[in-house]
Amino acid sequence: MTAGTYPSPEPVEDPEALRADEAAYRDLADAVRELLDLTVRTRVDQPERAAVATEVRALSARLSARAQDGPLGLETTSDGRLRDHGNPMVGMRNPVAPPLTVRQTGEGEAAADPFVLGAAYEGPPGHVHGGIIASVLDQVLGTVPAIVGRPGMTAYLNLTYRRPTPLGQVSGRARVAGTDGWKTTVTGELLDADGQVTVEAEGLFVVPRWARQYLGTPTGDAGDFEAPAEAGPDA
Ligand SMILES: CCCCCCCCCCCC(=O)SCCNC(=O)CCNC(=O)[C@H](O)C(C)(C)COP(=O)(O)OP(=O)(O)OC[C@H]1O[C@@H](n2cnc3c(N)ncnc32)[C@H](O)[C@@H]1OP(=O)(O)O
Repeated sequence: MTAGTYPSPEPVEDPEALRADEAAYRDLADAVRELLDLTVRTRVDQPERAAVATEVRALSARLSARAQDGPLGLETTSDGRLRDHGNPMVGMRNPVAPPLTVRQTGEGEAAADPFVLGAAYEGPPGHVHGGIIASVLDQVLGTVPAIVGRPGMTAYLNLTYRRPTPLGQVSGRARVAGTDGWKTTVTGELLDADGQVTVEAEGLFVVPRWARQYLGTPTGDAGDFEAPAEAGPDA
């Protein structure tokens, strides 16, 4: 396993051109997401479905004219940002992503703004699939260690499904519950459209050994690091 960080194959020196380029990727993902939703819900007749399938295959052939062999990894752009555009929860280029927007809401806290989980995410009739909920909460909780400077892999994610989550608008929130060296414990919740907590989560996020040299020596206080060149005590 590597850090999975690559220079973007499409360096853009002009910030406006970069924004336009990204907007076009986002628009394509939005359009395909709409297609996904309607593929689940359509009731058009069989010949029409067959005709649409032929057209969709033709569109895929156009995109394959120039496509990356493997996944996107974590790209660094020419203006110095990190892009995780393939991420299935937040990725700008991924139509599987609802998508979530996770932002910092306070010190050691993050929240996913209200977003919609529709028919493509159904588990129990009319309700959100439990595995999708786990993915959402993994992302929301996993953002917290990153914002306190200790981005980690999920070591465990414990979920308590308190009540079924209706399809439709949901949101999430999370915060640091404890830190211990390279380990950050995070708690969080998924909320339905009425603001009721439907699922509670606790996760442990660990900075992998291979990544510790990039983060410096951890202390007991979140976000408090020595010089980044210094490797951790057991790196
Ligand atoms: C732009 C950025 C975007 C940032 C936003 C990113 C959000 C992304 C959210 C999605 C995140 C994912 O899905 S991540 C993908 C799913 N997760 C994975 O695939 C992880 C697979 N597991 C691993 O790679 C590894 O087991 C690690 C990294 C978790 C730990 O391995 P390691 O690095 O070798 O370290 P190791 O010595 O084993 O463990 C370190 C310490 O953690 C403890 N520890 C390890 N695992 C556990 C565990 N399950 N339960 C309790 N404790 C544990 C150990 O006892 C030890 O404690 P002590 O002795 O030091 O006290």
